[in-house]
Amino acid sequence: TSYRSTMEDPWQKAYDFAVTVARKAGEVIRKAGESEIKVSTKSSTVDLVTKTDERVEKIIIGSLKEEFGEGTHCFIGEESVAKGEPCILTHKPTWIIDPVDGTTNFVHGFPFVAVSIAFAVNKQLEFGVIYSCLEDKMYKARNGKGAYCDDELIQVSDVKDINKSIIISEHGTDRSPEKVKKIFSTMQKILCIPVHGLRGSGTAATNMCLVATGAVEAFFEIGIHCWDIAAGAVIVKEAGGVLLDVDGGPFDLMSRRMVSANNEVIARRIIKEIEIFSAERDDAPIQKK
Ligand SMILES: Nc1ncnc2c1ncn2[C@@H]1O[C@H](CO)[C@@H](O)[C@H]1OP(=O)(O)O
Ligand SMILES: [Mg+2]
Repeated sequence: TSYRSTMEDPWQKAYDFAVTVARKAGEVIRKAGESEIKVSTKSSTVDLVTKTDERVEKIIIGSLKEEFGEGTHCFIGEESVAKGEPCILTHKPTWIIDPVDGTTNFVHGFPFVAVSIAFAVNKQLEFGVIYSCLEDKMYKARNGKGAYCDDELIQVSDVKDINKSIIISEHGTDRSPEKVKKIFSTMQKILCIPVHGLRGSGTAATNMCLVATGAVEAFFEIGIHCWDIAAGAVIVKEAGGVLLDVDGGPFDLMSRRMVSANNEVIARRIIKEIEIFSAERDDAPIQKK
């Protein structure tokens, strides 16, 4: 089935609502950061989760269900998937949510924490909203309608020379020596191209906003999940950027691999250096998840 609305602009209301919900969620996170944070771990001792992650996801999904009904819309949320909910993108209208992107930052008081909310219909991303809640910056983009930060149009950098670029990547939560070795080997090769610098904010969502505003030229990572990058994908694309797979093929939201960049020249130059390692797809049949 194909989901279409007869209304002139079917998803405008959903988009506006997502912005309101993201702001509300960010306020909850900001307040929670002021008191003691109790930390638990998920897949490993460095994969952190807090009561705030779970609480904020419940607030977001609860608000969306109340507004749009439970039956017609689907929800993929980081903490719901961690509890065993499916992570499969169908043609139905689907919300893809990371309540607290940058949980490690949140726990440590490192000042980049984002709420990421994306919406897909017929497996196509329709809009994305990222609220960088400690900086109080609202990033948003709708398919075909441009990308904004606090209602100002944003655009990727026009740098085509890799030697004049700043590149972002992260280290992930997997500490197996062979993966860490590949991550650092890739970073070393990129640093020595040479580029102006390597950076990382600790949140994939914020990293993508940094590509979208032109503060950096590219962000790539293997191991991220669909909820880390779904909203950012729309924002980067609408800011004039490109999304590719780490092997140079088309971007696949569920593949846990992504290169986002200001243009294809920069993206393909980075791709030449990336040492790929395996990451199980987000939509792989459920076993341990
Ligand atoms: N296994 C993994 N490998 C790489 N990045 C991951 C990851 N799990 C989560 N991330 C996300 O990547 C960024 C840091 O590497 C964060 O946005 C983090 O999201 P999180 O804070 O919501 O867990
Ligand atoms: Mg995340």
